[in-house]
Amino acid sequence: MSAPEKAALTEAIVASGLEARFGARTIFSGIDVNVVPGRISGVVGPSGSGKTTLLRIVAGLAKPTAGQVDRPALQPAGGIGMLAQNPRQVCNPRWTLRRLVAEPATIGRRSCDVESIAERVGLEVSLLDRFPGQVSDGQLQRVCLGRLLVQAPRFVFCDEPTSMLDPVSARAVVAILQCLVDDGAGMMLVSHNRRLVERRCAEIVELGGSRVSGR
Ligand SMILES: Nc1ncnc2c1ncn2[C@@H]1O[C@H](COP(=O)(O)OP(=O)(O)OP(=O)(O)O)[C@@H](O)[C@H]1O
Repeated sequence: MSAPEKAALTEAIVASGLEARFGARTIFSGIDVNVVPGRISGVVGPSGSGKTTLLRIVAGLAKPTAGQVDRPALQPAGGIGMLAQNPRQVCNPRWTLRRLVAEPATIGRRSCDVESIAERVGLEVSLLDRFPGQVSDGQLQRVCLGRLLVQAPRFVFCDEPTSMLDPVSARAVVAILQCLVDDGAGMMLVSHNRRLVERRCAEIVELGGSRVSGR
């Protein structure tokens, strides 16, 4: 490994020898993955192979039954951001879109220009005073992206972020995620869309099979 590669890993989440077992069932074992600033690590595999479980372990939301995850020191508020498959499961239905987008700034007691964030993610400003039940899945996923831009996390964990969206919305979501990465975030992306993963990811973990590649 070259010196710059070693330096990049000191800022990365480095997971090695991960195993997940539920009861007597081993879902995966011996998985190594790095989430490196400015790069996307992809996770692919058939349904039930453990992609979400791996994402949750690397994000620190679940513990592996073996192996370890080393993370750089992170600020609690800006450290880790998540983008879920179904935005309705993570957006408070009683909050306006404006409040949802601004929440990370509210928590951090800072101001944010919600309207310019909305424009950046392609969300019509006229929708900002609506509630989640009054907009489409694609519009609500853009709200979640807006929240991520406000939060500006160092690491972003995305679980099938485009699978509920039409192709136009999906392309828009991917473009904004790529902007976060270009701005220096490290990203882990779970997707059934192998083409997307092969095109965007520097490293790919294939579950239900073998480790694939690093570039
Ligand atoms: N808390 C749990 N207790 C028991 N089994 C679990 C638990 N969480 C996940 N599993 C099982 O582990 C396996 C992997 O689940 P996971 O959701 O990680 O797969 P996945 O690859 O993300 O699937 P999909 O592509 O369908 O979303 C599944 O068989 C699931 O039923």
